[in-house]
Amino acid sequence: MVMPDYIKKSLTIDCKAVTDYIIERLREYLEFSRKDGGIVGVSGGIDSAVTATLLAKATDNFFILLMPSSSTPKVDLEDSFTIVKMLKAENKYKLINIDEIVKLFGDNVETNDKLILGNIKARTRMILLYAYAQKLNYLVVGTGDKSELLLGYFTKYGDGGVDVLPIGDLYKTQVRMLGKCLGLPERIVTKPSSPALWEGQTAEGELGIDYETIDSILYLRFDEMRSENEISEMLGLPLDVIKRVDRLVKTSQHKRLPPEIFRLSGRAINSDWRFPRRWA
Ligand SMILES: Nc1ncnc2c1ncn2[C@@H]1O[C@H](COP(=O)(O)OP(=O)(O)OC[C@H]2O[C@@H]([n+]3cccc(C(=O)O)c3)[C@H](O)[C@@H]2O)[C@@H](O)[C@H]1O
Ligand SMILES: Nc1ncnc2c1ncn2[C@@H]1O[C@H](COP(=O)(O)OP(=O)(O)OP(=O)(O)O)[C@@H](O)[C@H]1O
Ligand SMILES: [Mg+2]
Repeated sequence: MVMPDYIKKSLTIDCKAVTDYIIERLREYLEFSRKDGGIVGVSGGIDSAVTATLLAKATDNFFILLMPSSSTPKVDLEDSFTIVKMLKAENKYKLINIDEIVKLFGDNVETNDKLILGNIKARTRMILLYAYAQKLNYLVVGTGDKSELLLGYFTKYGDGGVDVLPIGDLYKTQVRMLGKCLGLPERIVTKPSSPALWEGQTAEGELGIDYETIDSILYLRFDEMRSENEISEMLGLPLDVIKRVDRLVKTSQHKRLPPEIFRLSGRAINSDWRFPRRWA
């Protein structure tokens, strides 16, 4: 589906204002957390390209990990190197092939299941990012966007295991817009999203819905609080499709929250006890 003009208008961003805001918040967050900088995994996809570019604008203290596996398309690694060059990060990156590590995990789990192995890939990357972050006294900067976060389209404690999510309030279609404004290469801006956890995997293929449709539904449902029936009529889509998106958002809530703690005392420690950030 092509996104209707009225939704496109609502989702149009002021690139400069958004860029300035995220840069400011990143700097502020680094200061409050008393960390010297940030580390990010760059895959060749739009989310990590935009996130790395914003991080590099926020601070000179950034580091990039390129962590290809056998299911990483060759163009993705090429595009990752383009980002490294673009950000003048020739001395601030490391290339680590994760196949050996993933194989060891897979052998010990005794599985060939592509989803289980795919999630192991995402979690292996998370472990490497955290190890480097600690070595450098940096934060792990996540790349999740609003569409993926709402749908739960990420690996829990894998690419979802991060310290801060600078583009987490931008829908996928808005991230592409921002990438274009930031002057990222056309091939990265227009590349179909893919976790690349197995060969041939694409986000839209696995989800069964394209991102223009997903973002239209998410916007109407969760920003405008429209009913499923209303959205189905407005977009001319079967009610089933709206319900599927709604279900994905609801069933993935556990991925967006800290783990449930069964309350025995007066207050729940992970929700009621919030310190001002400067104490943390
Ligand atoms: N109600 C509940 N309360 C608490 N925990 C719950 C739960 N239901 C499941 N869980 C836990 O969650 C686990 C399932 O979640 P998870 O391990 O994430 O696995 P799952 O959601 O099955 O798979 C991850 C999905 O994200 C996609 N992905 C992954 C990585 C990157 C990207 C990308 O866009 O780049 C996309 C991937 O293609 C796949 O479709 C269960 O095994 C269980 O441990
Ligand atoms: N080969 C890789 N090397 C380094 N980091 C990776 C690699 N593959 C995935 N990641 C990390 O996992 C994140 C999640 O992947 P995801 O596919 O959602 O993002 P993306 O590739 O940047 O953009 P898109 O969602 O459009 O494909 C990436 O943004 C990146 O931080
Ligand atoms: Mg990707």
